[in-house]
Amino acid sequence: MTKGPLPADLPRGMDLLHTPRLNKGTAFSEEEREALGLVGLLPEGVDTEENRLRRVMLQLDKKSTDMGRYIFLQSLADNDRTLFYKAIMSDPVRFMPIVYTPTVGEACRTYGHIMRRPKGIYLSINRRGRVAEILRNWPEKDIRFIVVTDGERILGLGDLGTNGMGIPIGKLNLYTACAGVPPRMALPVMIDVGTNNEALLRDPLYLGLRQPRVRGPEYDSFLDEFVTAVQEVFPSCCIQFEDFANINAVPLLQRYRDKVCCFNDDIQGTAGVAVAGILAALRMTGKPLAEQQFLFLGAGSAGTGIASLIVQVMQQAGLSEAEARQRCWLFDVNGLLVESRNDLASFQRPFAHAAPPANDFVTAIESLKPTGIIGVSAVPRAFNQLVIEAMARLNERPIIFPYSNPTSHAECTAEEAYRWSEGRAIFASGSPFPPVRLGDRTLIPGQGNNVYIFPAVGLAVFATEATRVTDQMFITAARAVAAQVSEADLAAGLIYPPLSGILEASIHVAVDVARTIFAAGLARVDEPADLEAFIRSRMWQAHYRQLI
Ligand SMILES: O=C([O-])CC(=O)C(=O)O
Ligand SMILES: [Mg+2]
Repeated sequence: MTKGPLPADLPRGMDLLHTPRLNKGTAFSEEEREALGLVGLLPEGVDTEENRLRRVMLQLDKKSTDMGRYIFLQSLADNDRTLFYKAIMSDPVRFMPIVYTPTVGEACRTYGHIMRRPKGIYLSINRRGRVAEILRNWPEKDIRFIVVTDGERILGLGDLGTNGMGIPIGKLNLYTACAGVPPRMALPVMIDVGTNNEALLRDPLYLGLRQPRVRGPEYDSFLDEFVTAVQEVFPSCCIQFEDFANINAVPLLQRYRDKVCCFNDDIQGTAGVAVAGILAALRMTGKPLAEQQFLFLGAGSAGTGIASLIVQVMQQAGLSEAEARQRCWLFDVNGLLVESRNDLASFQRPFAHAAPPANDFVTAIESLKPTGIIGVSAVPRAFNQLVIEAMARLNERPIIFPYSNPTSHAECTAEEAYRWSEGRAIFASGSPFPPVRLGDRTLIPGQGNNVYIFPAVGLAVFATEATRVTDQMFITAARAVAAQVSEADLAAGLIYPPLSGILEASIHVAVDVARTIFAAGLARVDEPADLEAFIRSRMWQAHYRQLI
């Protein structure tokens, strides 16, 4: 137990048992029970934190599906937040796929069916003009992180309307579980402008606005109102834009990135994790970055975000911008991004090359000879046998990154990538795959998930009270993640640090990112002599506090 000052607003009795941030249930001590009006509201037995964790694990073992475990864990968070975090932090490898992708995707599909208690703020466009007032309804006043979505592109699942609220909740769970960001300072936000998902509009249990999505100037001015209201109500808050459709994600980031503390995780976080994977893969092959050639399947905000970060990292490796761009090629539903195409959005234009059109992915591979292919298309199984075999013909160690989420939308499975490349692929996917047996070898697929990047960047932003989030912070984070991969991991084919040690890995990444923040003059606190000790001192821990 840790001691701290008694909160002035400490509730008593049943109210205390119903306050998840303070509730310890059967772990309240005899003294606390007497002082706080809890006698008789609990059985006589006084539990330890460990005993309560053991009870959680026993109950989880009785659930037969990951959805059942997801619902159980979210209810636990509604009841005893400390125990929820203690549980998921006790075994990130086991619990990450439940509180986050892939299970969170399934949860979002049916969120209106499984919802118990609301968590976070719902901002309906029908309440325009009142956003600041609504944000003030949130009970916490020192909010440092908002993850906000409008539900239009939830993972690779598309428009899930307000059911997408599972994503901001899940991402913020990871900020705390994987980087110790205090949960009290995190706020999930759902912007409800309607949905174009017909099935949801017909579902009697759907909880969002029953109208088609509002677009255009009305949408833009509502988002403006939101960003402005956050500055007013929570002045130290960083806004993470998440799972917006491309048509909004790119302009939103462009509009606000230099004005307020914000970033887009699907653009910048995904880019950071991809660059980390590439840098680690090159440690494995010993080849220079400047000689790599990447072909993307998918040219949305994730694809262009990754490509743009790769271009910046290649420039830091000595290439000119034009040379670096020549090493990043994008391919979407209408084929290769080439200058003659007239269907490209302005954010895609910089990645269109002076080259003949091509609308067959394998042909594009054969002519461009990429060293790596990166899947951000949400098209399941698009990296088929012909694709993987073509990559394996061209490269001793082909880089194959099917990044689309959840697992059902990955461009290929780990098993397929390994089998069709005779075990030579350097593989990482966005959602996890189990180990693969190939002959007498067991290959362990890497998970190139944003969880390696955004919680650590978040911890650094939180500790330094950074005023802006820059691309350089994601490059620093990517380098730091790649540096955490041990020689033994590389020898085993792993290009990301083991998820089991995510908390310590995040701290190391956060220290480097914090250094970048201080160097750029973006911190609002004085630079401490011992940066790591300072970062650690700012972290929240999943332990019960002694309340009296
Ligand atoms: O959540 C993840 O794992 C990656 C991500 O942001 C997405 O796919 O939208
Ligand atoms: Mg996302």
